[in-house]
Amino acid sequence: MATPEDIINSELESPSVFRNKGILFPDYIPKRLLHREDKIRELTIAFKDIINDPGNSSIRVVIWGRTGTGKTATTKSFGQGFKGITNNRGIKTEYIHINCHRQRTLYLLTLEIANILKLPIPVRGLSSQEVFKVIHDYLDKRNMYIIVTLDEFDYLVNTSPQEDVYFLVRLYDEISAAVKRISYIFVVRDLSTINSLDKSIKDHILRNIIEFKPYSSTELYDILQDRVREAFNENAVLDDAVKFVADMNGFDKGGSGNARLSIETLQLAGEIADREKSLLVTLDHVKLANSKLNQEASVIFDEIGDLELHSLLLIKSVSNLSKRFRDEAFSMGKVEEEYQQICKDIGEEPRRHTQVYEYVRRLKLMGIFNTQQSGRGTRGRTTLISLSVPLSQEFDDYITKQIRGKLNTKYT
Ligand SMILES: Nc1ncnc2c1ncn2[C@@H]1O[C@H](COP(=O)(O)OP(=O)(O)OP(=O)(O)O)[C@@H](O)[C@H]1O
Repeated sequence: MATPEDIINSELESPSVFRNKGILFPDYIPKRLLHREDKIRELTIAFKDIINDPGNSSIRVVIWGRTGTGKTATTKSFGQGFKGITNNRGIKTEYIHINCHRQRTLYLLTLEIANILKLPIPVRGLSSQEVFKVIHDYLDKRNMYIIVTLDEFDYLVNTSPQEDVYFLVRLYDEISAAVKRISYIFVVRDLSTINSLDKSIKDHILRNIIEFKPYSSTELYDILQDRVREAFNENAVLDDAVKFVADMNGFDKGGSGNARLSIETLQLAGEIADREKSLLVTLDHVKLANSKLNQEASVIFDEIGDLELHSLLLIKSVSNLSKRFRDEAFSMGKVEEEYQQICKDIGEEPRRHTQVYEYVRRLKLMGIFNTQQSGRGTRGRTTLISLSVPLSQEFDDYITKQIRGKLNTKYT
């Protein structure tokens, strides 16, 4: 009988389809960004004045597009490339990429900028505005420029006080500076986030807008093949397997156009092949990987098709809140508030509280909502509601489509 050590050794020695799996991980930035060359060009044109006329203006660009369309990868690649080239031309530039979901407040993101610049900031006592001033003085002293990307800017807009967003965006109205050293790239999933801002803020950012469209199947095919060459052994992935993933996800073929999901499917297919001790990743492996990734969602999708309008509106409410706040669970009160707002927007009479509670209970029984009691806080216990499937653009689109369908049949 084999000992655990024997089993471990034999598994460790068994061959793998992967040459370098890390190349498939979500934070890996590939050397080339196929089908985003024009976006890098557009960004260069927008930021050209940092080289041609440094300090004269603070440049602002908004990038928007669905999840997995390469916004993060492209801004990071552009930023690093632009920094290298400007520095070679004798203009000191730093690129700073901030994820607003990770650095959740103006204060935290300001500290992060200081941190990346290796600028010591006293732990206590300074406001965000003061830290910004310290940063600016430091840049002045070194005759330096920074491009700050605020990734997932939607999150900051939806969770921070308007005056914080206002301060960031209208920086040069708030701090006086002869030379403008800070420029921004705002990355959002949804342009309506920016449109929801106060006009005075909006006008400051909406001049340069770059849209990242979801990828088509041929674009995804090229992107995937490029990764396959580096991540897998030569000829380990069959061409029709790659084609299948590209077709499933291509926007033109009804998919979400999401490169991350496509790469994840290939990675899982490779892991399945390894488990089966297969030296090839075949069509069956990608099909299995694809259905595993979609399984949970598809069961729920089926059930949702049968729901009546107000249950759908409640799902939409939780989905909206999850998108806006990136949190998972929301109090009954908050969900009801969002639900009432949606009802108002579409001219529907909202159901009463007891009825809403009943819908929530049923959605929970169907496995669409999870509910739990909050801990005992100052305001007492409340029911927290979350979606039981990971929130995706497809899910949200599907709910919206179902709601539209119900409204159409109701009024025709
Ligand atoms: N054109 C491309 N070429 C190669 N890889 C790409 C390309 N576009 C996206 N990817 C890869 O797909 C994954 C998702 O891309 P990225 O994180 O940049 O998307 P995103 O638009 O920022 O998504 P989110 O809105 O969810 O943050 C990453 O692994 C990235 O390297």
